[in-house]
Amino acid sequence: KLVEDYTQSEAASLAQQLRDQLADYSQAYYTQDAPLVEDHVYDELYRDLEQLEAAFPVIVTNDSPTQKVGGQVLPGFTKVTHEIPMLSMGDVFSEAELAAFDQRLRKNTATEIEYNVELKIDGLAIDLIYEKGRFVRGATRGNGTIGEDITQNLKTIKAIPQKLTRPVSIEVRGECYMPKAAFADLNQKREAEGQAPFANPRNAAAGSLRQLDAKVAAARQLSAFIYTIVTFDDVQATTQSEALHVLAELGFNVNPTSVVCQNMAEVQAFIEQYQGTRNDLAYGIDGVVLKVNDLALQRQLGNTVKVPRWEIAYKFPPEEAETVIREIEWTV
Ligand SMILES: CC(C)(C)c1nc(N2CCN(c3ncccn3)CC2)c2cc(C(N)=O)c(N)nc2n1
Repeated sequence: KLVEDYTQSEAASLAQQLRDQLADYSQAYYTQDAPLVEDHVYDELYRDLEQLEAAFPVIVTNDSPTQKVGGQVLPGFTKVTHEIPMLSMGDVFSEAELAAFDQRLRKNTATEIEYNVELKIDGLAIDLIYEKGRFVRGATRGNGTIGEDITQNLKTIKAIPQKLTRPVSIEVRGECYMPKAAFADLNQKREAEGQAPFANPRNAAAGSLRQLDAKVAAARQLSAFIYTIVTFDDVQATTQSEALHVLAELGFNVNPTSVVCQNMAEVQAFIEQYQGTRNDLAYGIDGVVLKVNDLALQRQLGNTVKVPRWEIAYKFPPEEAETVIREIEWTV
């Protein structure tokens, strides 16, 4: 049938069917790493939806995938206040300091502490608010209390769901990053256009999220991993590792590499394993993050003014060796 042959109500219900199907397909593509359909199938359905919405503008919904790329260029970003501050993170640079961190915590509790250990994604922190399962506001960390509303730019990131698998109201936080391949593409284009290349993927991601024109941000192939639930209005979790499973079930993109370690010996093993393989990852990491896995114990240990007592980042030595090699390649 041609688009013109539909009544408005037929068009509206067909459009919603298409939106649900496209949401399932993109969710599978971005979270389970297992595409359900070929890209061209997704593209054809997307074009059908665009044609229906163009013929019947009244049927467009704000969570339609066609609305992901922002309309007007913003004059600036409005400020937002993080009701629950986005804390920063203590960091250590040696195993000895890491052992001291564990000892300090265990001073308060005799038993060994179970940690959830995660890769430390080298991007920038973002805060996402969902109401009844729909993405309503996204913001930068800013100074931890005041950030910038970058909802329009975050809507263009395919890995950030517009709609969750359950209609829950929840605030989550994660890391927005630019995959290494996207970073290389972008810098090649910038060199070709005589523009200065970005120094590293983190700067490129930050620069992309600061774009007032969402169409520019949309072209930057950004992604994101979500790593924490801030408010648990409608969801339950007693450990950090459980919280990550809940986030994945809700449709968030969660980094697949995190491990529950029963003690520091297991933490060391994880560090050794990932310190060496970071070059193989599709995204930049600058260390690992240890979090006391039990959320009640986290609350008991509390936070200092700026950092949680129950979490530490172990930073890897910078990769300048690789950069030097790249420069040599470059001159050759
Ligand atoms: C929610 C908590 C506080 C436990 C937390 N905070 C994080 N960060 C805080 C400091 N941040 C920050 N950023 C700029 C300036 C100061 N601090 C940047 C994010 C985390 C960052 C990563 C990551 N990068 O992969 C991660 N897997 N888990 C995190 N967890």
